[in-house]
Amino acid sequence: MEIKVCGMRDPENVGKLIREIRPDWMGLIFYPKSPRFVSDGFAAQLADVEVKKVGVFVNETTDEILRKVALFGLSAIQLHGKESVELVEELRGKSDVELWKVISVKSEIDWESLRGYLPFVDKFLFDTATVAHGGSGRKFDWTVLESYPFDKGFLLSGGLDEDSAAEVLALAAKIPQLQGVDLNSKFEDEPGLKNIGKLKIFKEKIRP
Ligand SMILES: O=C(O)c1ccccc1N[C@@H]1O[C@H](COP(=O)(O)O)[C@@H](O)[C@H]1O
Repeated sequence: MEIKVCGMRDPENVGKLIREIRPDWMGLIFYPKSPRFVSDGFAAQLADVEVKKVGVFVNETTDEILRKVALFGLSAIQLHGKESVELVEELRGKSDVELWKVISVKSEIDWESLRGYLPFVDKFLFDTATVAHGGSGRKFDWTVLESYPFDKGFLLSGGLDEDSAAEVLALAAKIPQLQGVDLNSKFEDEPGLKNIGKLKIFKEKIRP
């Protein structure tokens, strides 16, 4: 089970995360309205940080996304808005980093509406629908994923907390395409500042 820790923006906290948790992925939020937003200046602080970085974008232009990929040395692009299949196809043609399309879940999921993304994305990521686009700290009804019809892997997101591990493992036993989890606001002392102790507890439960 892969672990992504999202919304890092404090250099000391990043250092502790890498030393003590060693997540598979570290997420950086490039959505200006988020309390976890990081500006260009943060790139210099991450120069020696050895972890795969994911940039989180909301309805951003391809030029700006590609600029951030180069500046931050991103390994993946997480598209967390209403990005069209056409935009994702354009990005696929211009970049060889991983592309993750976020699907914001209200209740039911229209699986056919995802089909067009399949040739261009490396993963889907399912998160709870919210007006702020992400970081809501709220779970959706995960049972809707039990009818997931594709082979493509996906990450689970939205309000995961220290107590979510058993439920995630039970879901992964039913749905092998569930490759990993995205941990964010429920592991914070304040927006952008992760509680390493809580992350440790979760990691021990999910990878016993
Ligand atoms: O965290 C944010 O502030 C944020 C803002 C805009 C888009 C995405 C954002 N974060 C992503 O939200 C999900 C779920 O987070 P949470 O666990 O519910 O707090 C996660 O994928 C983050 O990458």
